[in-house]
Amino acid sequence: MSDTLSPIDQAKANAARKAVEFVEDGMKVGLGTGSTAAWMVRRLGERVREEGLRIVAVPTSSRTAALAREVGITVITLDEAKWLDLTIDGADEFDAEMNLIKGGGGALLQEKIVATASDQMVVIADSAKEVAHLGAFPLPIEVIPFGAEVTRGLVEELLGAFDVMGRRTTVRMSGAAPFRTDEGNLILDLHLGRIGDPRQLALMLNQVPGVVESGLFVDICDRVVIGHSDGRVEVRDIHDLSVKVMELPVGDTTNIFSNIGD
Ligand SMILES: O=C[C@H](O)[C@H](O)[C@H](O)COP(=O)(O)O
Repeated sequence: MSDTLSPIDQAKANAARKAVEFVEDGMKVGLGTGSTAAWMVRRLGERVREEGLRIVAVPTSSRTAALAREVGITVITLDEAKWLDLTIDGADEFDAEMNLIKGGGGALLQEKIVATASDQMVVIADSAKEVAHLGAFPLPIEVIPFGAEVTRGLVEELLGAFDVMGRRTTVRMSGAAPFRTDEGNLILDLHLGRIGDPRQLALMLNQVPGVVESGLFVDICDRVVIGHSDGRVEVRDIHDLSVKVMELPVGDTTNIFSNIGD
């Protein structure tokens, strides 16, 4: 790895490198979008070129598709793939339950479709992305351009009744013009501060006409690979988290497992 990388890029690259180890010959792989995912795509390309790894991949944005082709990965559509073995993607925030905020790069819609159509979603992130509560990073939602100001008003009204600290929304810009997603839609960024109940908020936002999808990913991520700037890489699995939850003492649990093996 180059010495000229910033600590944060080093952390992202380390996480990406580790996650690419999970890719096996013959797999159909979803490729995320963003700066961390770009490290992953480049590393996967190396494995294809140098080890002869045979995979096909479904990118989550035009940017990722271009990069994947450039590094020698065979790109197919999601409909051609039908289902994926594994998707590896970045995130803007993740919490202890592996709920995510995504969409900082505006690719949340394709990312959510692709991750949902995968046996496993692995998130790669530098350690700064871990939070106790989601929401410090503005939550992106994708809205169709028709009636976008009305949709925005409905979303703000909804937020007023919800368990969030803020309710300010901004239309994402790209220079002087509104940012457009690959589908030609707009992104509203919701400045919430702290999201008390991500699951409920995700459900409510999807009820607003005009909202195509939110960047809240709940119950989608299976594993998080966290890169630290000192070179350490940590892998957390959702199944290990479930075990931890089961171990929490509730009332008298003295012999909860006492029958096992009797
Ligand atoms: O739309 C973009 C994606 O959700 C990205 O995966 C997310 O914004 C993280 O990007 P980065 O790895 O550049 O921090």
